[in-house]
Amino acid sequence: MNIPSGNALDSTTTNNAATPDGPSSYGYTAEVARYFDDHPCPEATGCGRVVRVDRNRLLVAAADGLLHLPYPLDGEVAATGDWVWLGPNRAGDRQILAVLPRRSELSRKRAFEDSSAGQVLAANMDTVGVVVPVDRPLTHNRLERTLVAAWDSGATPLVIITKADLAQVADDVVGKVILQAAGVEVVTTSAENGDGIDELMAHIPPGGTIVLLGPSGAGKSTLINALVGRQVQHTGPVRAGDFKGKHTTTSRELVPLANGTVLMDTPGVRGFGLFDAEDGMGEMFGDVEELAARCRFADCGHGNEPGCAVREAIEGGALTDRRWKSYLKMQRELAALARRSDVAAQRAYYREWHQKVVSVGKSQRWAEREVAEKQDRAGGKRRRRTR
Ligand SMILES: Nc1nc2c(ncn2[C@@H]2O[C@H](COP(=O)(O)OP(=O)(O)OP(=O)(O)O)[C@@H](O)[C@H]2O)c(=O)[nH]1
Ligand SMILES: [Zn+2]
Repeated sequence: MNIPSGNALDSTTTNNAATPDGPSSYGYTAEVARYFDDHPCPEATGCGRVVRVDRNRLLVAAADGLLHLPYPLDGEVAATGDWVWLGPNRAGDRQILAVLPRRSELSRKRAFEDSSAGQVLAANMDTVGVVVPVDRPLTHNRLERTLVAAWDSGATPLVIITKADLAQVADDVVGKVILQAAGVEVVTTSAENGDGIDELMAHIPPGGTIVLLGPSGAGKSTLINALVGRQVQHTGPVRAGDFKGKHTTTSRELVPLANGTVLMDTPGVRGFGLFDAEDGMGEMFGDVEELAARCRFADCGHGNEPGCAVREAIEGGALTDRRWKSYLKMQRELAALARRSDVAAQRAYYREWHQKVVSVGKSQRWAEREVAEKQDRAGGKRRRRTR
């Protein structure tokens, strides 16, 4: 049976998937619906998203609410954020029939093992927020390494500066962050006084999923609480399988926000970049660059050219399609950023963020800059996102 996408998430429900705990609260957008259409599962009666992975079971948002379901039968590994097809098993109980291919993933690559054997920590994030606090000096290369890990995941990185209310130490750090961020978008926030929170939300695509990475004490929990507000305490009743009588309370790792954004609060993922992204850009995608260098033509577009080592590697399974796409995405975005980062633009960019940070301080300077900023805004001179 085929599920018409977008309007009927589960044929067992006549209600149009409006359950607060249904997939539509967990990032099920029109785009995701198309993605399900592209990966049909004939036996499926509905779809869902993995909200949390437990030792024995998965918490899944289905059209009729949150369910505890066993792991997929065929041994497929599911991760928080996965999109799944649901349907009855032989006994008639609801079961995960298939896990859709991930469009992005963070995986912990194990030493001495094939990298494909890495443990997937989070799936299908749109934005990876790289959290940088201003209350400590930037560690050499850490930001770059974390950004590369973010690019490698297939999602789009966003640098989130935290604790900008500590203005006396902020200026220096923000300037360095902007330089190290190599043009990746930067937002400056303070959970303390609420500055920059709306702007941060505006950087996440509608219905998009964001995960935060950063060192201990960077302010991730505080930021999450600011984003979630009261909702973080909210936990709904959960049914085990289809046994409607069984109710348990649970915490979630995917947290739906009121505006449709999904926050991924996965403890195992938080410090991720710090342990896994030991290497710089070249190292991280070194294998891909090596492959590209082996193509017969130096200017190979990796399309239909004869002797294309990249295409061969993808077809032979040595290079995953997702990883190749991540690489292309990073190249594309960095190229676009390089185009706009002539010296003048860089200075303006720096000045704007510098001003922002100063403006969240509580000094006389703050008052003056705030006025200047407001005038700028009124003049329509604010930098606009280019995407
Ligand atoms: N001044 C100021 N302090 C903040 C802000 N955000 C967080 N802090 C403080 O920074 C400290 C660490 O914040 P957390 O949110 O616990 O940091 P974390 O990144 O979640 O840390 P881990 O849980 O160890 O990963 C706490 O003492 C917070 O009160 C902020 O916007 N301004
Ligand atoms: Zn090629």
